[in-house]
Amino acid sequence: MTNYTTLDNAQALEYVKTQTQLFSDDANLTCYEFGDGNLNLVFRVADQHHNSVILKQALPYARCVGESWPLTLDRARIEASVLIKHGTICPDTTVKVLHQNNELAVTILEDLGHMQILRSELCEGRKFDHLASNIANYLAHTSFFSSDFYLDAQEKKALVQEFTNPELCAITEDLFFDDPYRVCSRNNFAHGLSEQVTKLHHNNALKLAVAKLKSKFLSAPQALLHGDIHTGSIFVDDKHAKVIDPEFGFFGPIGFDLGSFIGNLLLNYCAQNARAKSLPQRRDIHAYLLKCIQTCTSEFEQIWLTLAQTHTKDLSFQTKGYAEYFVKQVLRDAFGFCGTELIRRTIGLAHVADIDGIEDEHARLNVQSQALQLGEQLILQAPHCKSKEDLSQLLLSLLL
Ligand SMILES: Nc1ncnc2c1ncn2[C@@H]1O[C@H](COP(=O)(O)OP(=O)(O)O)[C@@H](O)[C@H]1O
Ligand SMILES: CSC[C@H]1O[C@H](OP(=O)(O)O)[C@H](O)[C@@H]1O
Repeated sequence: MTNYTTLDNAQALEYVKTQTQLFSDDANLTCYEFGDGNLNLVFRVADQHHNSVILKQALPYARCVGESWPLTLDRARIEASVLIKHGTICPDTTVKVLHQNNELAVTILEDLGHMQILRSELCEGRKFDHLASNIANYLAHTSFFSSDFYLDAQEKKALVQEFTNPELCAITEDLFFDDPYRVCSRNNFAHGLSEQVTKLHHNNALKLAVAKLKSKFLSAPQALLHGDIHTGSIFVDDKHAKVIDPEFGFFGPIGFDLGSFIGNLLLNYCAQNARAKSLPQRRDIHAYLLKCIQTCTSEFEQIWLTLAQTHTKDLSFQTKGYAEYFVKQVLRDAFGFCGTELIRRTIGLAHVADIDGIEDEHARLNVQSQALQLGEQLILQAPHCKSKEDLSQLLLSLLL
């Protein structure tokens, strides 16, 4: 931690002014901090002409908990490096890195302030036709081109080392796979859910399925993941989607990212039971979210198989049928991981605004209860699905 110091507004401004050439010398800069995430500081630095950049700085602890939860500054290096790697593969879907300083855990990013955070938009019932395709394309390309299908084995192993992210992975291991399934002080749920949560703690079949997912998360370095792709890590406008915040990035199971994304669409789906202003509006947004999940899943599969057919370098993986076998397992994993996201966002430490923002307590409890049941059934049943059609049928049957 040699030269590290936490920046305030004035220091962030000074840093941009003196350490970068992002603005002209006569620029009249202003700066304010406006981060609302769980972990880091986020500053906006702007000049008198409304040109602006984002300076993100990691704190030596988790912002949402405080200094009692120390956290590695190396996450800033990981985040910037994942953005750069994914940005070379999918420049249109990844926020641009303008400057990186690992010692200060500072990254300067293009300002996406002209776009909106997807979670808030979905909460308002807004829909984006391009979303599912954009994200499917991003997830398929970034995972294929960082996988053993494409990379030489030596090159891949060097990357696995570069992107080793043990502290942030430990958070996911705890929050996704351990805490929700036992009594734990980090868990956070209303008294009204206690009976359901106690049943969940005693459901051995569920815990067994979760153990299998955890094992996959721990020991399947299939591709360089975003690691935390939820609807709060995606900016959208009418035409584009841009991904931010991959500080949990590491080489892990490909289905984890797809599952996290789908899981957040489903959290919104459950929340709409209380949020939508009328029955037709609820039906409309439900239909949209389901379509998004189906499109994202099928386009992900289709793009992956096309890339595998045209770009697989590994001789053994070129064998007829292997790519199909591999992707089927990725989709099964995705729906299982999706179930763990639903459960951990409902009773674990970190919730989502889609559900926590529901004012009526009774309505909120019903939504939470639905999210828990949906998560449980996806975890239990996804491993038995043989195709994406089976997974889609499973989801439909659970949402009826
Ligand atoms: N490139 C960006 N452009 C505009 N706003 C951003 C950008 N990156 C982050 N933000 C804002 O800062 C908030 C927190 O950023 P995020 O990367 O999610 O932080 P954390 O790592 O703490 O979760 C986002 O919800 C968004 O409002
Ligand atoms: C103590 S970290 C909790 C939670 O926060 C992260 O989300 P974000 O940084 O995007 O707000 C991640 O999902 C972690 O699981």
